Amino acid sequence: MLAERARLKEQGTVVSFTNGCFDILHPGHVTYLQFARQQGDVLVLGMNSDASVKRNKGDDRPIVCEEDRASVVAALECIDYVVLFDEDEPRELIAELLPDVLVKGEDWAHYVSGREEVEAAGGKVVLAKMVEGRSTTNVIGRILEVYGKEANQQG
Ligand SMILES: Nc1ncnc2c1ncn2[C@@H]1O[C@H](COP(=O)(O)OP(=O)(O)OP(=O)(O)O)[C@@H](O)[C@H]1O
Ligand SMILES: O=P(O)(O)O[C@@H]1O[C@H]([C@H](O)CO)[C@@H](O)[C@H](O)[C@@H]1O
Repeated sequence: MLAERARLKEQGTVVSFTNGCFDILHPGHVTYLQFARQQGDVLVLGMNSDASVKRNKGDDRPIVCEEDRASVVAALECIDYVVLFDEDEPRELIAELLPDVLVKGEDWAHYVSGREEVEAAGGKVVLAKMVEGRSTTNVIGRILEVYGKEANQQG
């Protein structure tokens, strides 16, 4: 990816970057990723590894393994590259890639990992609006509501 980054820079391609777990994909993710792609010419997605998701979201997560999460998001037209990272946060990856634009959802307005590195290199941070009521937690909750009830009834 670093060699590709250098090639893109050589070409003057504006590289947008965002990151996340993207466990069970939902419309909020899609809107967000489309927005992130619109901030540049290509979009690099930094995706938390399974071990990183566990440390960030708890031992029961992720529901979907990293290979499957990566292949699902990679199929989105707005995604040009997917890079897995194993650390708790993407700061090291961002410091190496130095995207021109770092996009994060407004839910992270309080702390954008990699902000200092990107801004020091002349890039910018852009916050994406949240799509109301959409989250992986909500999807999991709905599944439990429907199938959890059936499981209890079967005893
Ligand atoms: N409803 C939403 N609208 C816009 N962006 C979103 C929405 N939900 C998540 N995102 C963004 O997608 C990225 C990945 O978030 P994540 O995979 O944690 O989704 P999530 O739905 O919040 O998951 P969970 O419910 O498990 O915390 C983050 O940058 C986050 O800002
Ligand atoms: O999918 P999430 O939990 O919204 O993504 C997290 O974003 C964190 C954010 O970049 C901190 O500024 C990051 O540290 C964490 O590793 C997840 O990617």
